[in-house]
Amino acid sequence: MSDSGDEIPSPNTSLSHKLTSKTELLNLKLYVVIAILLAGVLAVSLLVFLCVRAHRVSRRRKSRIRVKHSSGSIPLVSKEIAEIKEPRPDPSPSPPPAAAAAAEGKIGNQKLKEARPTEPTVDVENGKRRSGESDVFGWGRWYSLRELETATRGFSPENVIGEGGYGVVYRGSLQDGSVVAVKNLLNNNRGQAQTEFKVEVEAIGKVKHKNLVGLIGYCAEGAQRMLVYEYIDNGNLEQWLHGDVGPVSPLTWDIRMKIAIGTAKGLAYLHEGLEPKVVHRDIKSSNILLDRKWNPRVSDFGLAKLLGPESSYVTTRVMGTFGYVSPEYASTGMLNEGSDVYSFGVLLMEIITGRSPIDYSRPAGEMNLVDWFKGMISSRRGEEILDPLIEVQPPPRSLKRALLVCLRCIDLDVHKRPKMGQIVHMLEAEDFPFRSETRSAR
Ligand SMILES: Nc1ncnc2c1ncn2[C@@H]1O[C@H](COP(=O)(O)OP(=O)(O)OP(=O)(O)O)[C@@H](O)[C@H]1O
Repeated sequence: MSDSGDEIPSPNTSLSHKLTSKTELLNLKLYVVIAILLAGVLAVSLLVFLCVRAHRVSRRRKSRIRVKHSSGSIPLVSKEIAEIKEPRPDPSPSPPPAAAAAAEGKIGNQKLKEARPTEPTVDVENGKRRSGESDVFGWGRWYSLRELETATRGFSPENVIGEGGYGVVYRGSLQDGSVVAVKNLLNNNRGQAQTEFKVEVEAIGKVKHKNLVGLIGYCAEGAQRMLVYEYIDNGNLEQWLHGDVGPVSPLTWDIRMKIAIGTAKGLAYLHEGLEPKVVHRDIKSSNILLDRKWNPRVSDFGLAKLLGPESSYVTTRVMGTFGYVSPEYASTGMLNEGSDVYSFGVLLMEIITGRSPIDYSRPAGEMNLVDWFKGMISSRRGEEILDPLIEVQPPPRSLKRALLVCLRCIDLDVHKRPKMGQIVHMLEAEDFPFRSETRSAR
């Protein structure tokens, strides 16, 4: 101990002195500053913890949805179909055929990704939509089985419009008063029907064009798979060409050309306005639906597959209809849009002549429309091939134009066939350059 009387401060006294001494920070005492700092650190840690937790929860939810769809019946993205992108706007003042085709159609402004948040969530176990989930999504809506049952009066036979390779088509009246066509897909080959269903739903739903039948929704409950389309109210082209219409066909030459051009525009959109492009694969007269103003709407994309950037696609089975299928597709299974062009050529022949592509009731040399047609043209009997049910003869130039388009479409060399966009121009052009006319002009 010292005699000076000076007290040596104990460590405790010195610490408490430091803590109570004022700091330069707003003249606050040191313990206050420390308390503020601790509180700050605590608050930040709490915030970080909450963020991490929220992120984890959202990731878990997303992955649950993905699993649901991968094991269930409605995929978010079909494996066979890539995203359909909106066609890029063409800055040039006069758009090329593809851009013109694209301009007439709309891919719903919705890309797949954008459609996801509102995609209906379906309970895989029983196929039912979860209550509270939205039934309206990017390109259409989800219909419950009960809704469609009511619309078609219990799928009654009176509401049957027809039956195709994929199932029965019913006419349905929805509660809002709108009329739809409900395609009830076959269940006897569920694996295949389901695949086709996914393909159709993913691909077709987003494709909108005035000459294509729009898919407006679907139903998937339990084993049921249904597609809901716009209802087109004037039958199909096959019925009007080959049905009993009396001695004079209501399909005048001009109407027939309107149908041919509209169909070509719809197909040009599928081939040239979409990325990846769509090959229809089953172009035929029963797949051309008509409205009351004879506007054509190409239907039945059940066979359509999307192609990647490569130009061709090999399939194991030929899926078109006899008489319309191109020779190279029939023999090799090699598929590209050139096969559709060939089928369109046959369809155009059918429109001009009123004859079916294959007609066993005709004499041997006339059963096959393409062979007969070629023979008639090469023996310069083009005027004789017109459908006798057309009352008023078309202008020779117009007939010649249509015949020439037919011949170019059925060229055996797929690379020499025109593109659908070019066909639209050829059929529409008033001054289509015929060889004879060009020669005489020279
Ligand atoms: N959206 C629709 N509006 C009105 N009628 C339709 C619609 N879709 C199909 N139809 C009609 O339903 C019937 C069956 O059509 P579907 O497309 O199932 O078969 P298809 O074209 O006759 O044969 P395939 O399945 O071999 O192509 C046809 O008469 C067709 O005209």
